[in-house]
Amino acid sequence: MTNEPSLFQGVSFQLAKIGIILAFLLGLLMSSVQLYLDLDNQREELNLLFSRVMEVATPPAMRAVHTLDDDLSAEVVNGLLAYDFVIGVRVTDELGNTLAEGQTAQKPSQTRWLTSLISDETRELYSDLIIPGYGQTASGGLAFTVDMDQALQAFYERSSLNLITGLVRNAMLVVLLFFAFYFVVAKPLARLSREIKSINPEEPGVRRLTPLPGRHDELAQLLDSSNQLLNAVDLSLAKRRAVELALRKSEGHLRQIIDSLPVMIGARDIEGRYLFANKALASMVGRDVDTMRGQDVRDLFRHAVDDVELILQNDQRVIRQGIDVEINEEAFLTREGRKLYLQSHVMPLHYYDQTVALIVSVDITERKNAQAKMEHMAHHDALTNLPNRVQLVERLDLEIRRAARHGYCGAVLFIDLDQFKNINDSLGHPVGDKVLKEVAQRLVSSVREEDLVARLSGDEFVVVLTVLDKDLSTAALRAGEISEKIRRIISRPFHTDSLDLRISCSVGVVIYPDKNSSVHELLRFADTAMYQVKEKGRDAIEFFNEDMADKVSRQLVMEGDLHRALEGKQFALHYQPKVDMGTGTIVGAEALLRWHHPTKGLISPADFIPVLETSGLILDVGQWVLETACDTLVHWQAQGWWKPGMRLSINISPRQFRRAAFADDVLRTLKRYPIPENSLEMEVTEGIVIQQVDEAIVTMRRLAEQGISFSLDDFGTGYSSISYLKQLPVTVLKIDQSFVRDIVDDHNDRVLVETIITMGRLLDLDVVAEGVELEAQFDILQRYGCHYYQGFYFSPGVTLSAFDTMLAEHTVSA
Ligand SMILES: Nc1nc2c(ncn2[C@@H]2O[C@@H]3COP(=O)(O)O[C@H]4[C@@H](O)[C@H](n5cnc6c(=O)[nH]c(N)nc65)O[C@@H]4COP(=O)(O)O[C@H]3[C@H]2O)c(=O)[nH]1
Repeated sequence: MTNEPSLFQGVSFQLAKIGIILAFLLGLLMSSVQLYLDLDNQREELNLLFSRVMEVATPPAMRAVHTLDDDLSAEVVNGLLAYDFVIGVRVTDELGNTLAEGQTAQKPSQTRWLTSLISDETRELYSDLIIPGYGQTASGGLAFTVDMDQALQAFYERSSLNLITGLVRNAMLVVLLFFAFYFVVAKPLARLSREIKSINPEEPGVRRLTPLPGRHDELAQLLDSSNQLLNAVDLSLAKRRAVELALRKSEGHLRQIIDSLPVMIGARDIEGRYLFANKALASMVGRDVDTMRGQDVRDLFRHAVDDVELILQNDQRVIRQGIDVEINEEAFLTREGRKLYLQSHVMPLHYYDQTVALIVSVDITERKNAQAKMEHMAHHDALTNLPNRVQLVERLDLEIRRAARHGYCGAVLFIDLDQFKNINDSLGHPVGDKVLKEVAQRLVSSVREEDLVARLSGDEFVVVLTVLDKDLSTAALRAGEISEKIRRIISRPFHTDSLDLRISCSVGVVIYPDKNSSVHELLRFADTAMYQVKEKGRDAIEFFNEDMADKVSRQLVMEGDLHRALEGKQFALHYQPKVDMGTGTIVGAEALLRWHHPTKGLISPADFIPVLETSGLILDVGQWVLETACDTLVHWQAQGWWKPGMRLSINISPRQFRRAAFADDVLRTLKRYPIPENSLEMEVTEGIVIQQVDEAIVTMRRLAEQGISFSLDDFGTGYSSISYLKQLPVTVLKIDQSFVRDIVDDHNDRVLVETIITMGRLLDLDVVAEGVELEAQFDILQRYGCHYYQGFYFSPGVTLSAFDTMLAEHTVSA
């Protein structure tokens, strides 16, 4: 910023200076011309003067010459010397002799140097003296010398006066001009400059330049224009501020939005430097938003990603080729050492004067972890963390193919804990779970790492022994040894909080690869072998053999046939009456499934129900049984044979009952059939309810609310305990026919049956005895106070038409 100029720097002084120089030069020029002209005039005037002086002096001089009068001559000389400028005079006769002469000294003068420049210093004048009447011959002569400096004195005086007055005039003019300029231009200009200087450029509209009153000149115009300019600038500044404010606001909003987004947003230039980053991105790399600008991705990500150069290459590709790049997954290590997984979209962005890479990243860690967890859960058993059936099938499939390719044998061990239910029932599920976990650990520790231990369900485990031997019998031998080792390890006592438990296991073994058997076939073979152990009395090892293979293949064939049975209407329901022991009246019936095989004839439910169970077909067939039973009930009521209090029971299999939608499906079906109230009963085995008592109670209660009653089938064969029996909404206990069969001869069975009947009474439950074939059996049961019975003694299960007849007759006789 320049300071205010001093008086000598001011425009007025500058102008005055220029004025003086110009006036001086101009004065000099004008004076020179004037002097020159004056000098010319002066010369002419001097010539004239000298002529006149000569004319005046000539007559006396002639007289003096004529008379040769010396005195007169001297008078003439003296007369001429009286002139200032005459410094020498001489009068001569006709012979040239001096009659008189005189001289004066040159006066001292300061202008002599000047005179010598413009003229001769002295000038000689001479005139012949011719006396009239004496011819033309001169009688003498008059001469005088002029001092030109003296002659020019008047000229000098006049000229110097002119020069001085000219200079004074010019000087005065300059001074006046100086003041005029100062007041008219310089002062207002200085004020203008001061006022302009005092204007705040941020607020140009606050102050205005003071106008010059009464003036309409250029300066006033300049002030006016300046004020107008200030107004315009102020207005445009205000507009700009408003726009900036709006911009800042919208930028702030945008920033807020970008910062509040759960995604990470950032932009990098081609060198990998951050131009901006939102909050999520900054906090991920442990910075704040402001310090992210200018950070190099190499510095930020060096320890966070595997290959930071890859990120740069990607950016460069996006920027140079103008393409979008999707990075589905990239791992990132935070400063705290947390591993994140990001999914990023990199796209080109025109940012000011360059193209940069805009990166939008989503944290997919949770999704990825959830996926991994789900994957783990899908392949692992939640309780023991062992691989589950899904993983077993996948791995076993791989193992079988590998074994076939490399020509070696492995083995599949199907392990089922013996009477594990007892532990669950008597000691509770937490203890049962502990045992299962311990079993899992023992199994894992008793095989090699490359072997596989999986939990199928409940108390079923499978061990795959890989790479046993190239020779089948050696492999079998080794599989037997390992199985034996497992059996022994499992049978070691389990230490729980209060007691030591012992549990045995049944192991079924199958060697693979075997005749191109699939995974499912192999598992089924091992399962079959394991069942063989169970049938023989548990706690042993059994190898799958040809007989078992036959049984399995028969089952497979049956499964195929059963698939077609429902469509082929090969199923039918038979009905076995339930009879009141006291009155002998029919109080209901049990619906029994029959399968009329097109070639093999009638097949026993005992044979095909397990196949329906394992294949899952029981769900469709069970639904068919329910619908057919409902049809029958509607039919009997329509015939008037069905009396209040009578019940038709259907058997419900474990797989049917455990389905989550079981109750819903049943209730939906019942809505379609107008069956008599409280006429339907469901027979469930203890095994069904005992495994998941709480869920079973919920299902049973929902159905009981809709008038369906429940009977516990095969009662006495399981682990019936009064405690859970009290909780279950069961109204009937059915004594298993195996106890009834020997009731006459076997004291133990009699005691058991009597206990069941007493238990039923105490719990206010009806007791039905199954499989009553003989009068003796009937009598004993009647004596013990059993309420109802079923059995060949009264009638086996019969067709619907046969039962119709029975009901009709019964109704008539009643
Ligand atoms: N020795 C002898 N046997 C008698 C006597 N009275 C009845 N039985 C037979 O004993 C079985 C009684 O049925 P369960 O215990 O529920 O046992 C049934 C039941 O568990 C199952 N079952 C039958 N029908 C169905 C069904 O519709 N669904 C389901 N899930 N299972 C069914 O098949 C099992 C066998 O059924 P069935 O072969 O019909 O055999 C029936 C019946 O015919 C008798 O005095 N002496």
